[in-house]
Amino acid sequence: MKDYPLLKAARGEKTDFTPIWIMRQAGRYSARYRKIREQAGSFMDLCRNPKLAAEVTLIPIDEIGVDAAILFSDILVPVEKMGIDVQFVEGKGPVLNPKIETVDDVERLKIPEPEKDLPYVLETIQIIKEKLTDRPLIGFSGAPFTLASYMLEGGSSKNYIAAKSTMWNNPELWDSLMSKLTDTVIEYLSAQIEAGADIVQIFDSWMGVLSKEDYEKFVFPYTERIVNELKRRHPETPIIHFGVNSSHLLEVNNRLNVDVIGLDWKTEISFALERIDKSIQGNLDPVALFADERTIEEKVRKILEEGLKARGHIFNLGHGILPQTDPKKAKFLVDTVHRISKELKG
Ligand SMILES: Cc1c2[nH]c(c1CCC(=O)O)Cc1[nH]c(c(CCC(=O)O)c1C)Cc1[nH]c(c(CCC(=O)O)c1C)Cc1[nH]c(c(C)c1CCC(=O)O)C2
Repeated sequence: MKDYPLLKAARGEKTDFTPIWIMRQAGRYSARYRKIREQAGSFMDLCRNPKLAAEVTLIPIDEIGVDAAILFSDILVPVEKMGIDVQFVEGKGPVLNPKIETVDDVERLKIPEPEKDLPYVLETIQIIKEKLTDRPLIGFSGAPFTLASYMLEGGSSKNYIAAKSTMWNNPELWDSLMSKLTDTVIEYLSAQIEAGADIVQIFDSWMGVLSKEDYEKFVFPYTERIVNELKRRHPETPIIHFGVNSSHLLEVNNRLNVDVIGLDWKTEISFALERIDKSIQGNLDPVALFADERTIEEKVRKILEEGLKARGHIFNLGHGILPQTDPKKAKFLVDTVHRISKELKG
């Protein structure tokens, strides 16, 4: 088994320092990213270009010194291969066409075969793995609920009216869509692991919009099936589960056979540790990177001290790094996490 600190922390083994990576670490805050993104054409073109996607994946290793790379792609990349057009519209986010409205629409959706339909993702992983020899690579997928919400709403949403009403009013449509997404995610993450991903993160970013009761009934069983099947096929590969605004779901998600639970910045670590016994990931407010260095240091120290009480701790922001962030502050964060955690553990 590989002993990179980030994998050890995921498994709950002792490390000399707290490993850190940052959600959206290869994103628009980096000038190098913006330049390559311009060369590539659209954002989806960049996701489909293994050479450039691999190059972008490795930027934050070099630029800010994080302890893992995360595959450069998007949760909507496999959705496109299910048969739905996905465009990223400036200032609006993703736009999906056509929306899913009927059982027939779901019938028409394909379960992508990664080797055949998403070869560029697997090729990107292979290129990264040739170059990245001293740190792990994180693979990822959206979870069925978050993907279903984009497919039913046709894009980002504020109130999730289409997603929730389908869930309540049309159980047949809901189950067929969620089941197809579940199979899609299992095959997609398995293929990423087989291509070389050392650990995977399941993004159920928007699960927190559901009540505990609805989450348990309409969403949890599908995610549980994904996790159990991945653990059956790839028992050595740690799994991280993450969503924002979901502290009311911690007890439920603790029943998943995952290794790590990601926390957003509003969830106090002590609150989480009363409810879960997994390793934790998080959870600095992304906006804290706009504070002065002394404030960042104070916040980091507090999170690291609390994190020592967890089975294992991977430092991260509580959600993605914002495009306006100064890359120097991101580097300062990584250095500060390394320095203070060594001091606390030393
Ligand atoms: C919900 C979600 C999406 N995508 C993703 C999620 C789950 C994480 C979360 O909760 O934020 C996941 C994602 N998206 C991206 C990654 C790459 C890896 C990483 O660096 O973390 C990952 C892991 C790149 C990206 N995904 C996107 C960008 C920006 C695209 C650009 O270059 O213009 C990047 C770097 C686009 C994206 N992709 C998505 C949205 C809503 C947007 C638009 C956001 C915006 O325009 O501000 C869907």
